Amino acid sequence: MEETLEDFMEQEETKDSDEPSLSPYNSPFRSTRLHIQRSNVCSRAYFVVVMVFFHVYILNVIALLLYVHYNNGPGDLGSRDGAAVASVGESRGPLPPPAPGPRDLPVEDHSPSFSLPRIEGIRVGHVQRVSLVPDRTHEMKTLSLKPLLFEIPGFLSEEECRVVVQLAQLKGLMESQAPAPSHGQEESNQPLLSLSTEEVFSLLDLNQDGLLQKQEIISHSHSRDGTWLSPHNLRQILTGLEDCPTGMLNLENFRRVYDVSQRPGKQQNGMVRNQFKQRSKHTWLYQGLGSHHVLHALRNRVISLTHLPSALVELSEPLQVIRYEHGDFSNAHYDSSHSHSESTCTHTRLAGNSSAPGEVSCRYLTVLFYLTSIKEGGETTFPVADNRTYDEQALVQDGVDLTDTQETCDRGNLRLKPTAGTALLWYNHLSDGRGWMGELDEYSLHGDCPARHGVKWVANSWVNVDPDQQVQARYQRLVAQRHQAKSGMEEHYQPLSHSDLHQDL
Ligand SMILES: O=C(O)CCC(=O)C(=O)O
Ligand SMILES: [Fe+2]
Repeated sequence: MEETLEDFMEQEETKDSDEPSLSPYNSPFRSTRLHIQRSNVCSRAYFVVVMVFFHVYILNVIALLLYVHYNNGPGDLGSRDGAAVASVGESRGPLPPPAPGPRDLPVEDHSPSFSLPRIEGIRVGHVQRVSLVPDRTHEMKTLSLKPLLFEIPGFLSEEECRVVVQLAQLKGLMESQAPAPSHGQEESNQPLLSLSTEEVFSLLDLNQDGLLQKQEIISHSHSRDGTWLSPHNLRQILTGLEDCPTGMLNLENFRRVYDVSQRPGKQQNGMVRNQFKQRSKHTWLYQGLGSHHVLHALRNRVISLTHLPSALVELSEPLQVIRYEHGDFSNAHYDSSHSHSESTCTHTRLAGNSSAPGEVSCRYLTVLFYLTSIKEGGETTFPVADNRTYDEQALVQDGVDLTDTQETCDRGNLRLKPTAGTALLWYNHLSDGRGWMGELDEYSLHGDCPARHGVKWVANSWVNVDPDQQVQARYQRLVAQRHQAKSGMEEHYQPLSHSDLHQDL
């Protein structure tokens, strides 16, 4: 039977009245005593309630801490003394199973709410500590915010640099893009494709209004895909356009100007201008299962550094290794492309719009490894890094073309000297504001200055992302299906060759 508080109080009062009073002031104190008794009972109940609340509170705090811990995942950047620390270790064996948490984008699951991780730059000069390999941390310094660019010294050991260079040599290197004439050799000054002047005019005339505006000419010049228009051609055409009273070129004017731009231009020092945008040799190294452990380890390190889902990094292009001999260079360019509805990304074209006429590189970020140090020249230049505004026209005004690294390397805003083992990481795209890849970051324009003393070796690790999240998801599903079909068919597991998916590489 349950005893109510009132019953209890009544009993207490009865007990009190039976007891002889010890005090002469019995009656005046009676009510006070009763009050004390009531208050004792209340205190006990109050204590129980407080304790219950206290425990619930403690449990809530513990639950909250566990939630925060597991949601950040062991590899996420966490703050320590103002420094962010990534703690995913490196494995030399096969890829460890991906850790659970939102970092991972399982091949089957592509919820539209998934966000692409992006490292915070904080401010130029800010240093964060990152854990990429067991037993040591690396420092990652913010070099610019536009583009978001970081430097990580010692990303590779000397031995690792040597191994990558040797693997590239064993594989064999090919000319990059177009064979460039060596110094002193007569340059052909022909576009890579043999196009008539009318065809060039039509290609440049983006809005097809029969007139060339300055903007139309400039917008053709800075993409790797449009390598046929050299800085020299560009400057000549722009000079012709500026001389034209209307500030525009019709086909007739253009014919005259283009003819002039096609003639070999002699520089003041008597050296012929090199119209090619790039001169170097390169090769591709597969980094998946079965590849050399150093290549495999490097890819895992990129996953740790970028916090991107391993599936995304694993399905990206292989490592590109480039060798620059004396005088080799690459003009300023973007590693990725503006997204257009008419073009599909090269890496997802299996899953993309097959009727799209164009195909472009879609590279969310670049991790560039310096494999050798170079005494003179060979710097990577970001001509407009952290400019207050980006003005394409300013790049080619007053006879100065900042995209022409052979001529104007020393004028760029940011120049980085190759040091063996150092890695640079930059984002080629902005965020779309919803956690996915947005517009091309025009400040990511970069090139490399001619190597002056010594041979320069670098490697590019590009992470491919389709600006259309659904297409990226479809692509990854498709790859997973092919992969399953393949492993079902074969007795022994054969890793899906990257060239199955990237026939152009
Ligand atoms: O070699 C460098 O410094 C830059 C290389 C580069 O930008 C590229 O290969 O896309
Ligand atoms: Fe590049």
